[in-house]
Amino acid sequence: MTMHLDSFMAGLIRRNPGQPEFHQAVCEVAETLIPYINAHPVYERACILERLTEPDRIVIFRVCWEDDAGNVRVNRGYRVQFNNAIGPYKGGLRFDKSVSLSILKFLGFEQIFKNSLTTLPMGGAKGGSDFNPKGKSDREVMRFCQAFMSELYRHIGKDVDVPAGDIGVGTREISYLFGQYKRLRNEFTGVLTGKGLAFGGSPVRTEATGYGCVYFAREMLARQHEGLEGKRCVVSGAGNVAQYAAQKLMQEGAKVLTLSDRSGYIFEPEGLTEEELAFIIDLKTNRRGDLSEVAKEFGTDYFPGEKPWGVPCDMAFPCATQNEIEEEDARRLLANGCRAVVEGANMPTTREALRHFRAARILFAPGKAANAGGVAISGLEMTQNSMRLTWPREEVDRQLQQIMKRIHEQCVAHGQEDSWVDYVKGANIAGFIKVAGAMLAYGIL
Ligand SMILES: NC(=O)C1=CN([C@@H]2O[C@H](COP(=O)(O)OP(=O)(O)OC[C@H]3O[C@@H](n4cnc5c(N)ncnc54)[C@H](O)[C@@H]3O)[C@@H](O)[C@H]2O)C=CC1
Ligand SMILES: O=C(O)CCC(=O)C(=O)O
Repeated sequence: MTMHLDSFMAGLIRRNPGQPEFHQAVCEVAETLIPYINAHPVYERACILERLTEPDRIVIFRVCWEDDAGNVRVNRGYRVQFNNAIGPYKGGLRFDKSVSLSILKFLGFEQIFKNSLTTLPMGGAKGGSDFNPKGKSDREVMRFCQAFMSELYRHIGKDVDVPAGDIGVGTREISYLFGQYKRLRNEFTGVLTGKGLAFGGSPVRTEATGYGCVYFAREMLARQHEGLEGKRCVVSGAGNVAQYAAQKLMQEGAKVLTLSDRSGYIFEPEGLTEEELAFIIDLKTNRRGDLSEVAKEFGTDYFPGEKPWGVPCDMAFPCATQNEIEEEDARRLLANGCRAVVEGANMPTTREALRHFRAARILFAPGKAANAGGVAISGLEMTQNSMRLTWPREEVDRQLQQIMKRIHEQCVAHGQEDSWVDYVKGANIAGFIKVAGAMLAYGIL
């Protein structure tokens, strides 16, 4: 029997009402996978795509904690364990007021393909809470993290499910979470990644997602006999991914024209300086302020309430959040000469915007390939924890570059279309083959 996108999506939407982000992520994958599945009926006979779009399980729980004023606060916690066909569940935790089941299911679903692309043995998962760390004291964040882990610890383990950070969850939060797990289980194991270097963290994990994006961009450009030197880059976000994408771009001789946050964007026509970037990293990681402070400190142009996509550039690196590049933004980027979009964030491009980029046949790197460097180094953190040793920074960075090169090769192998590479199709098919092969081998589960 032949699979059809419309009827497949109609069934998925019927079974998962009110989950637009999840529908969007599945549709993007199904669009490119269904022709492949129709050419390989073994997958269709075993209902692999239907099974892949149904999470193994979802845990939803109450998180009750006390704020500094002594008020009782209640949030909702989640862990979506999507698929463990090729390894323990693996994926970040997001703490943000916008967190919903739809968002975590889209992220968990994408994580299956991303983790497969890394070539490391990791299944796909995601979790988090509608807790918003912004404006909370360290002690409040600590109490929230301890309460969150007091339930989550039952469902995770070093060989079961290994969470990490994502939006709103950095080294501070991972440390509180790890401390509480260690206390509850009375064991010191690699149950979380992104840990501090003093207690089992890996060198380069902090930088890995941003650096990996730039390594991927370098591979794409190299196929066209080009380099990053002198490229004008518009970067969105100012958090973990954006900071280290910007740092590596600058090291490679590119100009980082912008960074952004929820308050607006900063614009530096000749490219951010190292001094500005160091200020931003400290501002965002330690002082947790917004980008208007960069304007005050350095006189940098600052556009409150706006996104950076109207700034003329050669390359765009969306590194903030989902659906931040909308149709009109895509039109402006293309009209202004942008020739490559490299997704540091997960699904930052809406379906309409993506259609424009693909029609224009520019270089377009989907997040599940371009931002896989973070989870790849998480995978290597798990390896180091199992071996009870820590590799030197140079060794981890060398492996990161190699992994990004291999991901790029897989995308080209499955996405080459005459003279253009469809990286979306390439990433989806390459990620699928390994997971689907394992699922077939296990029989009907
Ligand atoms: N941290 C990691 O290792 C990985 C993160 N990602 C993805 O990268 C993106 C950024 O994550 P991180 O840098 O880790 O988070 P973060 O919390 O360190 O930074 C997020 C940044 O995005 C901005 N932002 C968030 N929501 C926004 C909105 N609605 N409008 C405008 N700006 C917004 C914030 O102001 C902040 O600058 C997310 O999509 C995440 O899923 C993907 C792979 C790995
Ligand atoms: O490092 C990890 O386990 C997960 C990183 C992540 O959340 C992602 O790749 O989106």
